[in-house]
Amino acid sequence: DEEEEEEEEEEEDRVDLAETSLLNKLIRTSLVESSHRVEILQQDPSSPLFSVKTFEELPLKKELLQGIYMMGFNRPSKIQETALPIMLPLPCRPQNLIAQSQSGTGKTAAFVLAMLSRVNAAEKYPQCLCLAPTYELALQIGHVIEKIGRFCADITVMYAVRGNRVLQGTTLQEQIVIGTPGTMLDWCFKRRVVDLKKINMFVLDEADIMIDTQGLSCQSIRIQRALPKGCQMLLFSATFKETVRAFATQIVSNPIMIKLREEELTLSNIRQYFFVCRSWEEKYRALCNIYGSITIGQAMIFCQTRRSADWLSVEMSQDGHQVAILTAELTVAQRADVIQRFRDGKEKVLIATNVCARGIDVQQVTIVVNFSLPTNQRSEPDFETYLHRIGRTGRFGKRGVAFSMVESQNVRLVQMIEEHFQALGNCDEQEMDESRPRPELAKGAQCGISKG
Ligand SMILES: Nc1ncnc2c1ncn2[C@@H]1O[C@H](COP(=O)(O)OP(=O)(O)OP(=O)(O)O)[C@@H](O)[C@H]1O
Repeated sequence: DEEEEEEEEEEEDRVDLAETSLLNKLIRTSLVESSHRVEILQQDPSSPLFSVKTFEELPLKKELLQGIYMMGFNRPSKIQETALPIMLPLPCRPQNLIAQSQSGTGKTAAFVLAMLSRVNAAEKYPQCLCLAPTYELALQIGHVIEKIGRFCADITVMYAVRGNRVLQGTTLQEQIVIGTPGTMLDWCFKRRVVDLKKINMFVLDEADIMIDTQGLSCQSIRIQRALPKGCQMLLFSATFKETVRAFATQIVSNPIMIKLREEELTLSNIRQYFFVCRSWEEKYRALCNIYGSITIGQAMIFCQTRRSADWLSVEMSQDGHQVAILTAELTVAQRADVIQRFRDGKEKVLIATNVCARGIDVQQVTIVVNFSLPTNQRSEPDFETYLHRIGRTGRFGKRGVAFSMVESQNVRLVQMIEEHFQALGNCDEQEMDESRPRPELAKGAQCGISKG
């Protein structure tokens, strides 16, 4: 039984990248701030590249400029400044592109503009293909096409996604086809409703998620292989680990590569406090003791499992504390709703499992509580998750505070975390100094503070 329980807990902690991406799209209201410069790598470094500061400098149709302004975009984002001049030139000189930048920096809008610019609206057959890892993500891109392209009356979009049936042998009239690799493959090779020879732009979005999901990358490669030689290939990814790099170079030949490095999180302006406790109950009492203080700002409390998150939320609610809870049990739409309420300040405390530790942008969090320290399967600290959880409180020059509850038998985790981040020079030594006065907040807590 115990084994089963453990398995179940592991299952709960798995992050679904496609869901996280969708959630971010649902809750995002503006561009993600990024302080990093764009790096450009090209085969021939002597060939000139330029970047634009305004949309008017680009060869965009007036209908598209109108669409952009209706979206409320005043100027191109960092990635758009560089990517658009590469993607937009005339079809006789198509340049392949691989672009990496974190989620929310404006990649979708960039390739949507490229597709809408490339199609010949007078011709009624598919000219641009776009692949996304899931049904929902494909629909999201479609919505952006429809919004930015709302003044391009003659351009239409078709969705190659499950449930959308087409008759074998018919030819699609839509100029842009967007879908998931499996259905697209079926439409192109089995039903033959898309003539791949006539495609002149191929966009592959969220390449890192494709690779993470079995089969999608192979299906994408099969489609790409059947495209004509002059077809422009554009590949986008939020991350660029080795597997993504290998996949990208298989799909895209002679690319210009642009990268917007992810903002580096640091712990130097975050105060970290560790509470040593013997049980969940003791952790809970410690939490109640600091509750008044954590609700001065907005706090996120991270639990290792859904079970502990549920337990904590019930306990806190029964004690009259108002908390919201975010776990993988909720649908993406429900999660988006919870996050929105938290953002609007309707709830001050959000209890979350690992599913939302990463990638979700809730900027106003000032206090993070680790109800359990994040650990990996070998029961060592998961440094990266620790950094991501608490690093987000101290962004853009803000000061943050993090409280971590540690079981007595796990005090060594605290030492390991301390050593790890000090070795990286990522942490202000003073913050970890035991001789610092103990925080008022912890007085009366029935647990010790191992580090102040
Ligand atoms: N130039 C711009 N000016 C203002 N807002 C923009 C601009 N470009 C995009 N946005 C907005 O910023 C948000 C993020 O853009 P977008 O979805 O294109 O990012 P992304 O990098 O594709 O993210 P993801 O990797 O999650 O797909 C969206 O709400 C979009 O409407």
